[in-house]
Amino acid sequence: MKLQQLEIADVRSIRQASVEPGDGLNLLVGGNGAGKTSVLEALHLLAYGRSFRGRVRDGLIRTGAPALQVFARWTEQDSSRRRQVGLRHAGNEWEGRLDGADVGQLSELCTALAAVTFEPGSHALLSGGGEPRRRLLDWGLFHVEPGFMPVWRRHARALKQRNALLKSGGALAALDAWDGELAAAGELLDRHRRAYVEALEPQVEHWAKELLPELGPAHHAYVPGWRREDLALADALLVSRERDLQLGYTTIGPHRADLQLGFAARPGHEALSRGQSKLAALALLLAQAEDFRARRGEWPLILLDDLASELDRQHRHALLSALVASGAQVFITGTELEALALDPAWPSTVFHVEHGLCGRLDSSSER
Ligand SMILES: Nc1ncnc2c1ncn2[C@@H]1O[C@H](COP(=O)(O)OP(=O)(O)OP(=O)(O)O)[C@@H](O)[C@H]1O
Repeated sequence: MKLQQLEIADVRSIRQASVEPGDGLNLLVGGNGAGKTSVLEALHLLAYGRSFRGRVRDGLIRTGAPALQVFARWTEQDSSRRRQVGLRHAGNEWEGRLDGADVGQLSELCTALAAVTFEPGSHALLSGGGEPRRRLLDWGLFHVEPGFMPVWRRHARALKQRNALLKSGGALAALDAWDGELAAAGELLDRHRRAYVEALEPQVEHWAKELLPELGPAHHAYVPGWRREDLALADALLVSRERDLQLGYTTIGPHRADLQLGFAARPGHEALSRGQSKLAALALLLAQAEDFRARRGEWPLILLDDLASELDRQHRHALLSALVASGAQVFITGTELEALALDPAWPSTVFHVEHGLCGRLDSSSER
């Protein structure tokens, strides 16, 4: 996926910006508060329908503007098909266009443009609760498994209905029916996720070795959210029904699933440092990006926010040389170009960001 044009209007301090990215590394450089992260946020919004810094209505729209607008254009690598997406978001309502036609659901835009984002909050992928890891798995499946979204929706609906019944102390017959539906959808969801985690194994090993060789071989495993080795989900739901009725929500199942990542040199519960957690999170994200490339024939966009303050020089160099070799299109923010310690041979385009304006400085061939 190689973005050729990005237009941003009224995102945080950006009144209007037009960016024509280069094919390799795109470096967004500028002082603190200049608006660099906002450019990545705008791209992330097109790819995920939300920001990585909170809800759209909590500050993403420039103060005083009625709505933000983002537009992106690119050419698909395998088919040479030209694609474009546009989004106007007013906080509570939005309008989206995909290839010139209106879309009814934000997820239609997100299917078209894929991006993997590494930002200061990404360490939560390793150090926080299971939700970001489930989201990571589901994002990958959403893009590489056409049949996944209906299963995900079916499961989410059944869980919502069962929880509503549990909360209201609902009729047992109705609970039986929703247990059946939740178990059927949950088993399917579990199967998709398990197969996906298994398929990711070589990529996780590869990126962990690339970024964290000092921790030894990486291993990861899918944790299903109930004792699947002992019980089918339908039986597990029945067993936990009494407790679920008391608590008013479903305590077991794929909505409690998790992904565990460990390293040979850190057995047991020895904690990773904060920097190692970030690198491990990055390894997971890039493993997913590489799996996307293997199945879809092109890389998603790689967005790396504030890279110089997230990774030390050695890890940064390892990451960037691997990304340059991969051929992915990468967007990196930083306060100083020198701090990124780029190799002059790497194809790169520099944009200077100032007061919410984004101007192209030069490309590596001109430097
Ligand atoms: N809703 C808003 N309307 C106008 N300006 C905003 C809004 N929200 C944030 N800002 C301003 O936009 C800028 C946000 O910029 P952003 O976080 O993208 O900067 P940055 O270049 O990544 O900075 P840093 O290097 O400090 O991380 C800040 O100056 C902030 O005060």
